[in-house]
Amino acid sequence: MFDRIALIGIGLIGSSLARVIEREKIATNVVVSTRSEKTLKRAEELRLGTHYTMDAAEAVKNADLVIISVPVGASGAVAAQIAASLKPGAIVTDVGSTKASVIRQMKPELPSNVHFIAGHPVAGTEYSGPDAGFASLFEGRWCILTPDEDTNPEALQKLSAFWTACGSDVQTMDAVHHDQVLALVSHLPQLISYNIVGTASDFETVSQADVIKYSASGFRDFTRLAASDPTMWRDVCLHNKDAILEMLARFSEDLSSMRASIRRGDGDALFELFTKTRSIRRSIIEAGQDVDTPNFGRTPHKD
Ligand SMILES: NC(=O)C1=CN([C@@H]2O[C@H](COP(=O)(O)OP(=O)(O)OC[C@H]3O[C@@H](n4cnc5c(N)ncnc54)[C@H](O)[C@@H]3O)[C@@H](O)[C@H]2O)C=CC1
Ligand SMILES: O=C(O)C(=O)Cc1ccc(O)cc1
Repeated sequence: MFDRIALIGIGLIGSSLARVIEREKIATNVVVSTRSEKTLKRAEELRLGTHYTMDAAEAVKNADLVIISVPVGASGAVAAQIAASLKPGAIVTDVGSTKASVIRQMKPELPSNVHFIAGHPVAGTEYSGPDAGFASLFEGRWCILTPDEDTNPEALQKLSAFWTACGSDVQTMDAVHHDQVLALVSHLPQLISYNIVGTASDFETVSQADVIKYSASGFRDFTRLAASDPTMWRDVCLHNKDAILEMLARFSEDLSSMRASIRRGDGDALFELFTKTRSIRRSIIEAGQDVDTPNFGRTPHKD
């Protein structure tokens, strides 16, 4: 599909891409680049690529596809670093969890003779680094691409075909819309997790031992998300600020209303809310997304 792919950043997402590119024979040459010597050495031990360099500009030379998999706050700096070395006609993309800010940072840095299309595979785990990746990460998961009015249709088609080969279902979306949707379904749950685990750790009358010993599966799910990479999530918060603040405001309002229902002893209001939310979960299951298996969130299975 491609002669040469450059992977800039080789953590969970970059290394999962490296593994699926190898498994599906998507490229002949895979150049791996990262800024830390230790990570690059580990990537080499894991045989994640065919070439390795700490110089991102060197890595992108002659690459047909360049995939930037770094925390979203670093996208602009990486784009500036590679700009002068990109091959004319190359496709440049990213995998960041926020899109409008990444486009704002990267687009002005890149030359007009390359095709830049931002993207986001909606697939991940709480682990990070090159050891954490696996080839099936993107299988049956959405990959959202956010082309704009300047996007070349052929380049978009090629990038879509790449993600399809990685196992994803591709959806195109406006970047601002992406950021609003993801603020609700991904960023807000992540922040609720940080908050609830933080609340539990600050509680004076409940010991840490009790928290661990009696934690029901609901709390354990929050601790999983709260174990995610702090740099990545700090950057998401700083780079999707408006949409996240809006979702947090709505969430706080609804939480206050629930609190008032409990204080007033308004069982009917509580029952009505809990019935409504239960039907939402059931409609997700009916849509083919089985929430009781590790495949939750994956797109419906197609025979
Ligand atoms: N972890 C997840 O579940 C998901 C993450 N993403 C997005 O993918 C991107 C990468 O995330 P992960 O692979 O999970 O992170 P990671 O922490 O596993 O790997 C990050 C990589 O970026 C490099 N890096 C870090 N800071 C850098 C900087 N300032 N300049 C240049 N390189 C730098 C690191 O050396 C490493 O190679 C992020 O933008 C994140 O928002 C998207 C979907 C899921
Ligand atoms: O581990 C989980 O449950 C996730 O939700 C992973 C994840 C994190 C960030 C993204 O932008 C997309 C997916």
